Amino acid sequence: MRPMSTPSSKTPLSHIRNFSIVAHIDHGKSTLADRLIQLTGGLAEREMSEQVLDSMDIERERGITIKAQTVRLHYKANDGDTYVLNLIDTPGHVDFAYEVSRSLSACEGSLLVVDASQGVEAQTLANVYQAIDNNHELVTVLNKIDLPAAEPDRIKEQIEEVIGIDASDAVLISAKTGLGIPDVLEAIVHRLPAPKSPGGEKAPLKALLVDSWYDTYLGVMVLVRVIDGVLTKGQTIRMMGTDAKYTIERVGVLTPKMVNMDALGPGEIGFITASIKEVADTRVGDTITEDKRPTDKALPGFKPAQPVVFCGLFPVDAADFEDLRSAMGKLRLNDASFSFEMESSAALGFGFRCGFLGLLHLEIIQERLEREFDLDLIATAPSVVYKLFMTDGSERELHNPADMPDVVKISEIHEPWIRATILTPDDYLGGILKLCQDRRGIQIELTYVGTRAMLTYDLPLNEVVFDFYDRLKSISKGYASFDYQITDHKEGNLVKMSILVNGEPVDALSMMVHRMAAEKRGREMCEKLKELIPKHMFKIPIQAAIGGNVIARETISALRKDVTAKCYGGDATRKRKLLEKQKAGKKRMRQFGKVEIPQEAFIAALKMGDE
Ligand SMILES: Nc1nc2c(ncn2[C@@H]2O[C@H](COP(=O)(O)OP(=O)(O)OP(=O)(O)O)[C@@H](O)[C@H]2O)c(=O)[nH]1
Repeated sequence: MRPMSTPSSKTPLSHIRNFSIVAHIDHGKSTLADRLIQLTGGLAEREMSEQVLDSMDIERERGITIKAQTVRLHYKANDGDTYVLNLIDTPGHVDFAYEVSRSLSACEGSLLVVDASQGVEAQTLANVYQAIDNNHELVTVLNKIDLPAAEPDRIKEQIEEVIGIDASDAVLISAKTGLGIPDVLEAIVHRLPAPKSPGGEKAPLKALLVDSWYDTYLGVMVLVRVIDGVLTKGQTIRMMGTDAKYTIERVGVLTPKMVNMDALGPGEIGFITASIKEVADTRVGDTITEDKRPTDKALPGFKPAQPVVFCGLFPVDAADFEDLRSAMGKLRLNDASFSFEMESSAALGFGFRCGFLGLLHLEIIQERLEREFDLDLIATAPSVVYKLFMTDGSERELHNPADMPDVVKISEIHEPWIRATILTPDDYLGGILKLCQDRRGIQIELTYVGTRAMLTYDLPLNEVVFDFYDRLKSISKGYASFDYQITDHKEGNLVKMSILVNGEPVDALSMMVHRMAAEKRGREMCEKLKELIPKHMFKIPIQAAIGGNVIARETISALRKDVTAKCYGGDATRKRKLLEKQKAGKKRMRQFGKVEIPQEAFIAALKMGDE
């Protein structure tokens, strides 16, 4: 996007409102944001054909918001004054909870959007608590009141009961039809506070680095919230965390189009560019100040987002290795929370060990690599980060079960635990309790919100990363909602389970399991692999082992006839087609010793049922 140039002056604090929208997924956050932009004239009607804030393709396809975006709106209120409203969009998925928190820290208030036909869900709770933790004022907005199933009065009571906030003055809207949107704008102006600036305009510059991303034309763009002082073009700034100096080239706002400005004053949110080479050079949460007249105290900042799930990504065709490296480099330009380093596997050759914020993040990156960069990849089993306490007193992190040191050198293995909140209609409670119990969960609380059960469970992350969410959705026919946060690391009775195919260990299939669950897992894994690995000309034993002990075994019987023999007589085209089909199938196969294992085996084998 090329910026347009519009001169603009600084807005007085009293006429600025900085706010976010917090909601459970699908409750209508993006639709409402689009309506607000539309009503305040941010974009022409024809530009509104698609949801504006969800700008990445995959986000749009999956209908979820990943990267926080911001937009500045001008609103002429009923009191006759014009206000600047800065809306910071927040991601809606648990994997990106960290980004939600930092976006919230740049504003003073939030619209709490709740679907009036669904009511409070797990992410409503998680997100609203984050807003409360950031001292936000809240305006409750009940959306989708056009639906016959909407029950605004009941949902108001539910919000008061569950969240403990006053919902009597909730704004009733339909983001779809546009009903009630002007009331939302009035509520933003009159019920959310103006930003504060302790030092004011004359004080040394103090601004929060909220986010950064890479723009093809302008390079690294940095989203900032000014606390004190003024950010101007040409100013030399210093990032207090990294101590790097830059000269500001451009100051502007997003409407959501880029609009250049001369300056950004206290309370304002906008972007700067300053010949910063990489997104990785900017630290989200850092304090930006003026080099020649610095502020004496930096803002508290945030801890960087830590990857919590790791997996190996390998090119199916070894010749694609360099392309994979360059594609990952490009993705990382805009996603500092995705990490990768080279890895070699005896079975899979050269590839990368990658770190992600969660499973969805993993899937998104894998999908983008395959789709945008046309790469065929093999992904190995996701693993969480284990802490190993060694007998010699040292401590190390284990990101890859294949790197597990000799067990005699380990005194304790600690694994990450999460606290999960699950909301579900009563009917599915039994199945969900069993699922949590089977996954080594510890029940903390069970309460009721009307006919919905609210469950709090502590669970090992290792048991959640594979298919917990899929299982939860299928048990509850899609009605249960789920949110979690990582709490701590706890000691676990964990062992490394190896998988041997035709007598050879396949390092990419090894995994950490709880000893009590090892046998069951091993059996399931062997059964699954038996289904997934095609028959060969010889018998193939599949074994699961801990150390030297085989705990489960299956055998794939030998192929009796050539497949092509099935084709009658000399139908050459048929035969050729079949061979081509086999060849295409082979693209995603890997040779392990004498055995070919299809790509699906690596992930699917780990998605095992709990029946
Ligand atoms: N009937 C009705 N449907 C609505 C309304 N608002 C939004 N929707 C629909 O609800 C679905 C979800 O809306 P979104 O705005 O994408 O939800 P979201 O909360 O932004 O979702 P994420 O971006 O994934 O967090 C879409 O199919 C919308 O068309 C409304 O007022 N009435």
